[in-house]
Amino acid sequence: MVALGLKQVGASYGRVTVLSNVGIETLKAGSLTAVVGPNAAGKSTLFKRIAGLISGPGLVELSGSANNDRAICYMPQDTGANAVLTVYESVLLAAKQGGSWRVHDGELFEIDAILRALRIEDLAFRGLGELSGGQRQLVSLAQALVRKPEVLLMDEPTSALDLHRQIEVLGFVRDLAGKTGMIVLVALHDLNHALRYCEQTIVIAGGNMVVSGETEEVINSDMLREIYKVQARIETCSQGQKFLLVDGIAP
Ligand SMILES: Nc1ncnc2c1ncn2[C@@H]1O[C@H](COP(=O)(O)OP(=O)(O)OP(=O)(O)O)[C@@H](O)[C@H]1O
Repeated sequence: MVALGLKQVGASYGRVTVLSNVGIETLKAGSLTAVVGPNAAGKSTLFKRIAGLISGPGLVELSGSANNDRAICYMPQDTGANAVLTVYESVLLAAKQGGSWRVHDGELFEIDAILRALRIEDLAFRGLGELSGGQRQLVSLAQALVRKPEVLLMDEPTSALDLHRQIEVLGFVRDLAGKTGMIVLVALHDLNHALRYCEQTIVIAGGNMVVSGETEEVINSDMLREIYKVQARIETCSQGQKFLLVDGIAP
């Protein structure tokens, strides 16, 4: 089973350091971890650094991987639309990335299954350029999942989705991680999603890791006041689920 650890990980763009000293002991197979923090905190930069898209100090330690070259997949926040391809072609292209160009029946079945699971099979032969923002985000998720990553880095994957789709997608990814052992890190602005779906949470602010640990311990009024400058409370609803309620800007 795969495990991921980070040791004093940092990153710079040119001469400007935007991330330093992020350390996580071990993220276990099948786990979902939220990465939260204010705008420009360094969440996307951390994902790009883990995915090897940018370099920097520290160590990203991946152990137990069956396929190191394709183990980590980064699903970016901006899903730029390549108008030339259809949805199906773009997902097939993602599946073949870094591998042989020969297409097997099994791969086509898998693509069909992913499009069905995300309820976008009707879009298969539409051009990417004709899709809505939410539809593009779902296609981007299909492109990531079809690669069967062992570590999936999802950068605000529900920012363009309606309420129903948000719950559906995060529930689907959580179940998939449980079944396959995939490690998922998900950058989120909606902290209620972190409370509902993620066992662990990492808080980043100003390019530094502020705290990490069990989500219900990490997301609390003090952290929200200090990091987000809001007055907020965590309440337990009648069904036992914790919810974050924001009262306003912190005085
Ligand atoms: N390609 C780049 N070149 C230079 N600076 C960059 C680049 N990408 C990001 N930055 C800077 O790095 C810092 C961290 O950005 P990053 O995108 O990682 O933040 P984030 O936490 O994902 O923010 P958000 O919640 O707004 O998406 C910001 O100050 C940003 O301006």
